[in-house]
Amino acid sequence: MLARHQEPIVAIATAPGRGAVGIVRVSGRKLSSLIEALCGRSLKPREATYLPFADADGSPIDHGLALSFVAPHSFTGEDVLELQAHGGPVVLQLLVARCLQAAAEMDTATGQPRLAGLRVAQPGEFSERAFLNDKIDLAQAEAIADLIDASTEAAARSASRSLAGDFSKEIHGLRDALIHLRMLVEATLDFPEEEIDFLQKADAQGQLNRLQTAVMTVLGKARQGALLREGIKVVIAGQPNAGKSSLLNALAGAELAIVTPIAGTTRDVVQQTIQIEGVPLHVIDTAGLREGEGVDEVEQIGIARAWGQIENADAVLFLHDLTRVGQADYDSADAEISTRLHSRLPASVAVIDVWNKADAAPVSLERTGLNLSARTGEGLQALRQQLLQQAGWQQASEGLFIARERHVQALHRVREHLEVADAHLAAQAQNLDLLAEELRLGQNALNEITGEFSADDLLGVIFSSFCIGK
Ligand SMILES: Nc1nc2c(c(=O)[nH]1)N(C=O)[C@@H](CNc1ccc(C(=O)N[C@@H](CCC(=O)O)C(=O)O)cc1)CN2
Ligand SMILES: Nc1nc2c(ncn2[C@@H]2O[C@H](COP(=O)(O)OP(=O)(O)OP(=O)(O)O)[C@@H](O)[C@H]2O)c(=O)[nH]1
Ligand SMILES: [K+]
Repeated sequence: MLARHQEPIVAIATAPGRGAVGIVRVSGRKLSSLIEALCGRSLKPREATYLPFADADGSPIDHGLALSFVAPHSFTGEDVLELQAHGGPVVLQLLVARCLQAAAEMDTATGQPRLAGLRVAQPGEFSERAFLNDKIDLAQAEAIADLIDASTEAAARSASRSLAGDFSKEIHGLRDALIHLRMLVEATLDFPEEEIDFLQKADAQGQLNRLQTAVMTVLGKARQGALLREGIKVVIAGQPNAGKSSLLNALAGAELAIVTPIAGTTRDVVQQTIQIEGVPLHVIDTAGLREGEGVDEVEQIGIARAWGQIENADAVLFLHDLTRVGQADYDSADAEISTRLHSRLPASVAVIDVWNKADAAPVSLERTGLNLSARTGEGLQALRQQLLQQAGWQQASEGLFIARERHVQALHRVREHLEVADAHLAAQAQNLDLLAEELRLGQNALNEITGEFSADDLLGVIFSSFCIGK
């Protein structure tokens, strides 16, 4: 019985649907016998060979290119066979079926199946093999998925840098400095009489502080990278008719939400992802917030949903209608919403006051803050910049790499362990064991990022979110 990670796997590697070319990929320990059956000959490694693909009885499936990689010089680190055929779903399904069938055939030379245990791969399993065979680390494997999922050019280029190992190199740099410090402390533990002298001479304090600074730098970059991947959620809120749908449409450059002069038009949540300088912003238009008579049941539900969205926002655009500002009932309703917004949101979530319909308002009415016109587009650029600032985007010019919230959290933990270590070091002599322990925990947190130290269930969560055949 083979363990799951040792079983040979097959899958369609290309996207579902039709395409000029489609690829079926097999990975396993030793594919020579399978190749013999499928291709009728052996293949020269890493050289495309044009061949007929056919069923066991000779019925044609396609003509295509066969490409073999021999372990360990392949994507997965195992033997890999690619059948590059015409990209139709039926052709590719037939090829997968043919692979499974040929694998089960007896090889007369050995009296064994050609490739015992071949099965269809689960999502992410090829990348998981590459990880398990040390071809890539966990951060690089995640970068493959992020490259495929990238929704902006900046995200794609950053994912490509992480895949190339830029992020991992930063983590390894931190790890090496941490290991050096650990060795120093652990060595000192063996010579208790001289420990303080020893640590002072080696400038342990200086080393630790430089490491802390370096961690903060990487954490800052990882935050930017995570922002590129995840984006932020921006909710547009305000009274009916303030122009929320108009603002969403203006930001998106498309007519997504229904705009009418009738108050209470938007009842359901409309969401659109836009990008500003490559940062994805998930912008959400909500039902106008109001109370009292004339609000029917549907609108009521819409308003409840609006509050639900607001409570999950990273930033709220509180939209005001400049043509109505100054009217007593309008102002009191705005004041009520404002109170409620601030009481429901944590302090970390910004509420940005935006004064809309500047084109129709008397100049004297314009407010300090963001005056804009969703109709003419005036002021939109300033709003975009404010949103980027709110997201924490620091126009990183070069060398950005993609990162995930998981990495940011791990770096936070590294920072915390180093802070405690710093306190122990300052307290000196009696706490050296505790100091050593904090450094060890800090190193574990770093290793989680690259996957050198991680729970099996974490791996399962990460790889199962990949697309099929990856
Ligand atoms: N046709 C095809 N294109 C593809 C892939 C693939 O599997 N098949 N990839 C799959 O995702 C990506 C490329 N990734 C790859 C990574 C490593 C190796 C490889 O053969 N590595 C060997 C040799 C390296 C070398 O020659 O320098 C090795 O690491 O030893 C191949 C593809 C994108 N394009
Ligand atoms: N003059 C002017 N009118 C605007 C502007 N923005 C929106 N409007 C008008 O205001 C009215 C309401 O716009 P919507 O975008 O539907 O407002 P809303 O806040 O989504 O409204 P609800 O769906 O009722 O919550 C429409 O007639 C828009 O054309 C603007 O910048 N200037
Ligand atoms: K609307």
